[in-house]
Amino acid sequence: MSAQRSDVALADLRTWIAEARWFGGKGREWSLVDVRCVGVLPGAPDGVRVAIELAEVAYADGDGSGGTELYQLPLAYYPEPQDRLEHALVGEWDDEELGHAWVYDAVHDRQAMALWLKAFSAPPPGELMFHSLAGHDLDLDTHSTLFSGEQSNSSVAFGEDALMKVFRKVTPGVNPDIAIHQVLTEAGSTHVASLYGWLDLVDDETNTTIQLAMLQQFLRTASDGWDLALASVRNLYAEADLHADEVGGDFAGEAARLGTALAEVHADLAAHFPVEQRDAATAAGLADAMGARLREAVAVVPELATYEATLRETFDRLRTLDGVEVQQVHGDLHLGQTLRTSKGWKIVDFEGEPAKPLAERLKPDSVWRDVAGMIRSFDYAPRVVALTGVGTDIGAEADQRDYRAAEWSARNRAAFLDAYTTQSGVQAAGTAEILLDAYLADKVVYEAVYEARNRPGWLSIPLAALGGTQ
Ligand SMILES: Nc1ncnc2c1ncn2[C@@H]1O[C@H](COP(=O)(O)OP(=O)(O)O)[C@@H](O)[C@H]1O
Ligand SMILES: O=P(O)(O)O[C@H]1O[C@H](CO)[C@@H](O[C@H]2O[C@H](CO)[C@@H](O)[C@H](O)[C@H]2O)[C@H](O)[C@H]1O
Repeated sequence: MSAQRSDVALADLRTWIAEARWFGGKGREWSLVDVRCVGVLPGAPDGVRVAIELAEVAYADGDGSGGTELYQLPLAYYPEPQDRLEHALVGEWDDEELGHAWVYDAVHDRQAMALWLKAFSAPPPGELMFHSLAGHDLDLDTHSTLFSGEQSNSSVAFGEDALMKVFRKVTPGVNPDIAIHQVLTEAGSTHVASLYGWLDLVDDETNTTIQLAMLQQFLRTASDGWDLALASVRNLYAEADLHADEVGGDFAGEAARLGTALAEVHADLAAHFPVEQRDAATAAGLADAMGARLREAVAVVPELATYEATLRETFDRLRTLDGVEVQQVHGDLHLGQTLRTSKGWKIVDFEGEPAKPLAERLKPDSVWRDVAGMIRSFDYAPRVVALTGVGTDIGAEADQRDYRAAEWSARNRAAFLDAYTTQSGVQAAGTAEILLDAYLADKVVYEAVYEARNRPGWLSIPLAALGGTQ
């Protein structure tokens, strides 16, 4: 289903992709090699096309994925401009089939999203394969709303019934978010939103399956863990002559419940995906991989060079281990991936780090990667409040505030770690300490690159953690 694109269409699509939050190629030199339509949703009015297209992006600097990436573009083509969608206009160009068309990002378009939802409840024939799990009747009368905020993908809520995540960077093969949600849903885990369905594309061009979207339970009573943590920090700053355990918004109880929830999720994952005890060579391989990631990171963030020797020492301590136990983990856990609901903590987004190739994200890993990810978030929260200034002008002097910020991080880290180790039965000493230190260091290195590329104003956060300053 490939059509020749005009230069106008390609230029508009390139501009739009470059500015999208979900585009992972920011800061790199890239070109738009191809955009092809891979499926059309049935049921659109005459003259309108609701399509799914794949954009192939090639990087000048290459990388582990062979230098190209595929991005999913759900598009809605209309014969007239749509005032209601002005903010989501991708461009206007001549289309072979429709003539002159106004083209919009379909995730903003309620009419287009209604066709997607309908396809989950009555899967149409064709290359787009909509799957549903038994046990939930979708509410087809709901309106769609695109979630705003910073995201690697696009999430669309259908009333308070379902949430659809449209994956933006897609790769042939199994998407861990779908696979893990399916396993945890079928295992009856209380710490994830139930999986309702998913969308596969059987791609003729590559003769592979690409997983394009996931439909899951909408968590109605959810509060974002990151927002709750920031509120707690602000509360502390407002009362900076009090300790973290004395202010109303103390987070330690929640941090502990998060530790317990993570241990329970790890136990469910271990029961349903094989757990492997890897030998010393794997521990050395881990040190090599973290070292290689550091080398690449220094090229992107030269400020990391100051800390390179210390970071290498931390990674090299992995070489003293007899082995590493690995299993399926979350892979990119932070407070923004947690939701506090009236029924306890839920963990979302099991896709792993968006920057990693899919094959790597599916590999089993140590549970300490997830523990480290969450601990880094406890370090981020007070630094973000201090950096963005909101709530810092009340009460506290700067040095008092910094002291309290360090106290907030340490208190919540301890509560989280204590609950995690109690629930899982592992000791946070010896081998575990070496692993945790290495994963913490590796995460900081990852964050430095992530911030340099996406939020340069926040690069000081991982760098301050390396420098040991608040
Ligand atoms: N099942 C759900 N119900 C309600 N909100 C959710 C649900 N899953 C995720 N969210 C919200 O959507 C946001 C984006 O989800 P996430 O899976 O992290 O997407 P991304 O892959 O784009 O980072 C989360 O921060 C959370 O606030
Ligand atoms: O949620 P994503 O899968 O898109 O994860 C990416 O973005 C995160 C930021 O949104 C980033 O997390 C970093 O910033 C958080 C605060 O915004 C902080 O809580 C995390 O500890 C920190 O790592 C994540 O690393 C990145 O993969």
